[in-house]
Amino acid sequence: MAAVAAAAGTFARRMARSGVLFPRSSPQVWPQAARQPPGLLPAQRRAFSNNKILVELDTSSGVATMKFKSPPVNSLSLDFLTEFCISLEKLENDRACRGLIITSAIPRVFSSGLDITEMCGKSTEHYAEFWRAVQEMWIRLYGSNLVTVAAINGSSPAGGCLIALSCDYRIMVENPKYVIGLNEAQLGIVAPFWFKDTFVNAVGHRAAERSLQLGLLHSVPEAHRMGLVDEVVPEEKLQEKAVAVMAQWLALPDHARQLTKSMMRKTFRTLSSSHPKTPSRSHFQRTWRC
Ligand SMILES: CCCCCCCCCCC/C=C/C(=O)SCCNC(=O)CCNC(=O)[C@H](O)C(C)(C)COP(=O)(O)OP(=O)(O)OC[C@H]1O[C@@H](n2cnc3c(N)ncnc32)[C@H](O)[C@@H]1OP(=O)(O)O
Repeated sequence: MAAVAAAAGTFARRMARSGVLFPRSSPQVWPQAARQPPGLLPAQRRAFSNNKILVELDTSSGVATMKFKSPPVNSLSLDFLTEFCISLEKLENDRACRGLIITSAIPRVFSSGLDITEMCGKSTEHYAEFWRAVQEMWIRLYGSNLVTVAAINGSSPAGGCLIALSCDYRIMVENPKYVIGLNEAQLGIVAPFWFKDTFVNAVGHRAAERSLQLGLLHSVPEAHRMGLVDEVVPEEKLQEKAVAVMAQWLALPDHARQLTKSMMRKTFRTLSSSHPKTPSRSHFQRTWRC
């Protein structure tokens, strides 16, 4: 328990060093239109970057694009998760930002999911901090007030699929090599209940039951048929489609859309108000045999 508390403190300190407020307990309501401070020349584009993620915000449309750029496969390491939360928080605190498109700058992979090397041969404190960061990523993205669109331009297993599922809309590139799903059972592990719930919310109980028990990674057409992704496009149309979908969602008044989203996703507060028990060191060791 002390280790969990220490890890929570460490993660909070990482976030605090970035200048980001942490944690935010209740959803914020943003103005309906992107606004510029009076008297300033409008800067059309703002960008910030770290070694894992690149973010570009178009202040005229209010749409930011977040690109994962962590070779080789955008695995979700502690550093990646921390940078993700910092970047998302920065955008949420930026009054010019109303929507976020998440995509990958790495060819053929959206995200390979949790970084397996973070779950082997580390201290109890590290596991606790890592697990806390995984939960925080999901809480922040699933509960975000921004319109979130996943532009999935590569394979997206396990934690990568969770990121896509946490968005409001998923568009995937049609490519016979790409797969998406929660394959934890294939790895001999169990997707946590909040992974499972997010999956069920997208595809329904029966499809989720089969897919999760078999740890299936679905082809793009199959993922589309079952509702795991909302739309499928050729690679060269992905950006255009994501922008068009975003425009459709941003045409609504922010407050009505945000409150509706918050109502639909209210169960996430159960996790955000009481982080579930962090898996123990022995649990990780048994699971990954390390
Ligand atoms: C109550 C709670 C109980 C808790 C129990 C503990 C466990 C909790 C965790 C539960 C939830 C888990 C969620 C996860 O996300 S687990 C991770 C699952 N991910 C995968 O299974 C993906 C595996 N990777 C792939 O399928 C392919 O790599 C991919 C399709 C993504 C890309 O294929 P490609 O052919 O392009 O690349 P390679 O396979 O050659 O890989 C390149 C290098 O990248 C390394 N790699 C791949 N995936 C990962 C990863 N997830 N973490 C770290 N590293 C990864 C791979 O080893 C290659 O490295 P080398 O070049 O050094 O060999």
